[in-house]
Amino acid sequence: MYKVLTYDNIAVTGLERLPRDRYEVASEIQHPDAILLRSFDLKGVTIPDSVRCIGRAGAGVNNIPVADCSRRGIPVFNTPGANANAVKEIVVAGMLLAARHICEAWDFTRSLAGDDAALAQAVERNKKNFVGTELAGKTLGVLGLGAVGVGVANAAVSLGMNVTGFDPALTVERAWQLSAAVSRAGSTDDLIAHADFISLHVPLNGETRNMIDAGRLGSVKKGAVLLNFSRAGIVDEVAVRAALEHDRLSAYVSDFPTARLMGVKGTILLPHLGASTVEAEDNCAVMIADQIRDFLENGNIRNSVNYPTVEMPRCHPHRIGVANENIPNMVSQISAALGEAGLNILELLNKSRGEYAYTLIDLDTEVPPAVLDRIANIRGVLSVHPLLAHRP
Ligand SMILES: NC(=O)C1=CN([C@@H]2O[C@H](COP(=O)(O)OP(=O)(O)OC[C@H]3O[C@@H](n4cnc5c(N)ncnc54)[C@H](O)[C@@H]3O)[C@@H](O)[C@H]2O)C=CC1
Ligand SMILES: O=C(O)CCC(=O)C(=O)O
Repeated sequence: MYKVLTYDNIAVTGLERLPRDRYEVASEIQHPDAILLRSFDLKGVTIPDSVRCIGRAGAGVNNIPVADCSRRGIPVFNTPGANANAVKEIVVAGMLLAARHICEAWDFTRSLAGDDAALAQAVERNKKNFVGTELAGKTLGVLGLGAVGVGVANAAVSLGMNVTGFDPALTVERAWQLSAAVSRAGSTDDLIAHADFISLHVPLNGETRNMIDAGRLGSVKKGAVLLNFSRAGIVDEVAVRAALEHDRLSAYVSDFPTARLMGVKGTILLPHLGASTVEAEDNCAVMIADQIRDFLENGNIRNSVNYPTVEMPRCHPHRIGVANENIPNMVSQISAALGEAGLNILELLNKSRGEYAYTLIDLDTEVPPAVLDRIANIRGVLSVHPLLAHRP
C-alpha cells in the first residue's frame, strides 16, 4: 500500500483518484510515501525519511521547505492554474467592494431598523455617503502575469478598464492568453505610479517579500486601491497602514488578515478565500492526486517546482527513478552499477533543472535491494526508488 499523509481539507473528488485498495490516505499515518497539503505550514515540521514527494493542492509553495526537499531528492508538486479562475473572480469582487464602498454601505444598512417608510427615508438620506466610482475607464496595474494575473487582466479589460501589466518572466503560454488590449508596464515602479487599482499576483519569495514598501507606496496615485490576493509578506504592512492613514491608498483589499491591519480604516480583509470554491478545490485536488500517483507508481514528474518534467510511457514492469545532483558522470555511474549487476537497461530518460536532475530507467528485470543501495551510495545521488508496476 502507498501511504499518503494529508494536511488541510483536500476535496474528496481528488482523494478518490487514489484507489483505496492501493492507497491509505489519512491525516495521521506512519511512514508516509507522500504528503498532500494546501496552506499548512510544513516549514516547522520534520519530514519523515519515508517521504518521496510532496503535493500542494494549489499554487503557492511558500509554506513548503522546497530547498530542503530538493537536497533530499523529494520533488514538490503544485497545480498551476487549477484555482486561478476562483482567484480572478474574487479579485474582481474586491475591486467592486472597494470602488462602491459596499462593505461600509452594507454595515450601514444592517444598522437600520423601522418600518418600510422609515427604512426608505434613511436609505435615501444617507446613500450620498457611499457614492463610489466605476471601474470602466480606470487603470488597473497587474503585477505578475501568471495564471491568476492573466485572468484578472483579461477580466478587467472586459469590464472596460485600461489594463497594464508587468512580469519580467512572462511565459509564451501566458503571453498567448493575455488580451492584446493589456499594455506592458516598463517596470514595477512604472506600473505602481500610474494605476488606480494595483493587483498583486506574484509568488512570495526572497525577491518579492516586502516589494510593496514605503518608497513604492509613496509614488502611488492618491486614493489608489491596492489588492493583495497573493501573500501577506509581499507588502510591508507598516507602510500599507501609513498609506491608508495618510489617504495615499483609499483601500487595501487583502486575503490575508494580520494583527497590524485589523480594524484599520480602508482595509477589506478576507479569510484567505481566493481558492475556496467547490470548483477550484476539486480542480486542485484532482490534479495533485493524479500527479503524485503518477510519480509514486511510475516515477513521472509533471508540475514540480523543484525537479524537471520527466515523463516516460510505462511499457515495462521494472523501473527505477533516481534524483541526483546535476553534476558530471551521474548517468554513467548509475548505469555502471546496473550493468555490473547484470541488469539490462531498456529505456533511460535523464533531465536536469538547475542544480538537480532526475533519471528514469526501465530494465529487463527487477533491481535487487543491494543494487539500489549501491546506486543510493553514489556521491550526488539524492534518492532512488524502485517503481513497481503493481506495488503489493
Ligand atoms: N488567495 C488565494 O487563495 C490564492 C493565492 N495565490 C497566490 O497567487 C500567486 C500567483 O498565483 P498564480 O498566478 O497561479 O502563479 P503563477 O506561477 O502562474 O504566476 C506567478 C507569476 O508571477 C511572476 N513573477 C514572479 N516574480 C515577479 C516579480 N518580481 N515581478 C513581477 N512578476 C513576477 C512569474 O513570472 C509568474 O508569471 C501564488 O504564488 C500564490 O501566492 C494563488 C492561488 C490562490
Ligand atoms: O488552498 C487554499 O485555499 C489556498 C490557495 C492558495 O493560496 C494557493 O493556491 O496559493
